[in-house]
Amino acid sequence: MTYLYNQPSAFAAELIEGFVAANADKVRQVPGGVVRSTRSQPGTVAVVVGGGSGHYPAFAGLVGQGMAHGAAMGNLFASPSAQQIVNVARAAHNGGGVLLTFGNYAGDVLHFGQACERLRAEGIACEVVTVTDDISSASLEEIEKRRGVAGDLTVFKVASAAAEAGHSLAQVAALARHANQRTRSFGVAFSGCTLPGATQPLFSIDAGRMALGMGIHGEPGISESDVPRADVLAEIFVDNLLSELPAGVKLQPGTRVAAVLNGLGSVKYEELFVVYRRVAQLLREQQLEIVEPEVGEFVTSFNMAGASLTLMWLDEALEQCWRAPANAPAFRKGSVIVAEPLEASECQQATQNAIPAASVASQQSAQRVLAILDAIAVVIQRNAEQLGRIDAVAGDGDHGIGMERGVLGALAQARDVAAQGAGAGTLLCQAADAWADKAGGTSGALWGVALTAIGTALGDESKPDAQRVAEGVKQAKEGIMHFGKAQPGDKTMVDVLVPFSDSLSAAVARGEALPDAWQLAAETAQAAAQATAQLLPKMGRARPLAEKSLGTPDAGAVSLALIVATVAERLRALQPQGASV
Ligand SMILES: Nc1ncnc2c1ncn2[C@@H]1O[C@H](COP(=O)(O)OP(=O)(O)O)[C@@H](O)[C@H]1O
Ligand SMILES: O=C(COP(=O)(O)O)[C@@H](O)CO
Repeated sequence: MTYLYNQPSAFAAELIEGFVAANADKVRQVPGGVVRSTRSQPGTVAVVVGGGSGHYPAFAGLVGQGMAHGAAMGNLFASPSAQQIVNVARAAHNGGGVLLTFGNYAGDVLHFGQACERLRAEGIACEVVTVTDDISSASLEEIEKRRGVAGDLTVFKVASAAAEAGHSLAQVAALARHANQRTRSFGVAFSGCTLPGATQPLFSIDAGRMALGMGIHGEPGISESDVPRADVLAEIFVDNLLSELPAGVKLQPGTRVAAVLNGLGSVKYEELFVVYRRVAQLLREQQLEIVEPEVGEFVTSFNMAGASLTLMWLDEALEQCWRAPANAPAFRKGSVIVAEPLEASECQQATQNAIPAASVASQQSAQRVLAILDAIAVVIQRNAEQLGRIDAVAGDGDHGIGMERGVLGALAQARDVAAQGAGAGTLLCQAADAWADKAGGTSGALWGVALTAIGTALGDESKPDAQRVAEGVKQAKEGIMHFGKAQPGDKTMVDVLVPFSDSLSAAVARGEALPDAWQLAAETAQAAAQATAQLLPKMGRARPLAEKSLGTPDAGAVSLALIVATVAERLRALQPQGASV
């Protein structure tokens, strides 16, 4: 249960305001998140972390001297957008390049990856390091698929200390990867979390039972048991982590290890200390040297009850970074020489994109595209709850609100640029950026890619004909498959997009007018979306809950089918006899 909130939709934005007001000596707000409010050494690497909100102190609480330089902050449990990340990275950049580091989640991977490309295109050197410490989320053979949980803390700390010490971007990235390779976590949960305004927990665990290996958004673990005594839980943690030592680490007297016992949201510090008492005994029984352990909350799962243990196996370089002083709102150690505050004026602002000139025909098309977007917004709002319910069966239940945020952002931007005389291509490209920016998450990134592809194909010159529209949809399909890496059969929106695009191209090639060709393709899409109910998910948040999702269609497939059906209706209404947009 969340007791204190105003509008649930404003929760993520309002918490940033309050967090910054309470920590102004260390952080300041920029579009997309926060950066340090103190001056960093010119020429040093900026470490930019980030992810969804709801995991405090990850990510904003870990920004400050000796820790990260900035944090991109998404909505609750949804990755920030590439635009947010770029804004934060620009503001944090000290001239030495940017390291982007975050937990391994599909939406984060897509948005941070795009942000990295954009920063490089602007001439800012950039590297990406994903954190994959959760040993229960995938086997050793698939170690790259593991989730990032409280290992975020150790990896961010090492990267940040290396940046503070003046290492080059390549060295900082190499140390961060090394820290990740030597960090392992194992967690348990006793109850689900309930997001602001929700009446039900996002997921639940039977009273008196414990989920072993559960993720920080309710992703399933590897097994369940009765809730044990504190000492037994400590033994479960230590046994699991000692059974999977990273390459190059030996369990021998004197081996040095950093230990982090992490509360996942609503377990008391006193309970954590009782558990840590036994964790420390067990590690010492193995004659391991525990270096500067941490007990507290570092990466939470909103108000989920649970805890995790993280071990980072140290060598000299990692130990030096782990022990270095830090002064962030939620993580302090040693004493830093307090840096000078930045002037308010020293903050880079996001720049507005100019509207390129467009032909009259393309401006008229832009008005029709705007009307179509308007209709899509109505349909998505009407179906948001149902899309959320479908997503909650095996995902995190936020598909409806994510799509709603995205389409409303896209519509507002489209209205704005249409009023400034944008052509259809520019209108769609700017709507695409706004969609990705406001929605965040996996589908936000992918809809951004799709609309950009269509907008680029339409351009701002001629009135788009059926061939051009079909080509744009084909490019959207290829773009989504390139970025998301899903194939038909993986139970994603790709299972609708591929038959939809193929059917549209075939009908256009046969000479059908656009409204008719689109209508045929939309019917194919509807059938394909329903058929995803029989598939097992292989991508995204739904993957670990594969069996549970049998019988339910994929949420992203259903929303795509709804959208193309709406476009079909609008095309018929807008142009009873026409053949173009
Ligand atoms: N790799 C991928 N490629 C294409 N579509 C994907 C991929 N991963 C997930 N999806 C789609 O995204 C939908 C989930 O979107 P959403 O709930 O907004 O994202 P998140 O899982 O980040 O919260 C899924 O139902 C699926 O259709
Ligand atoms: O949920 C998060 C990002 O995951 P998505 O892939 O966008 O669902 C976030 O809370 C962790 O950064």
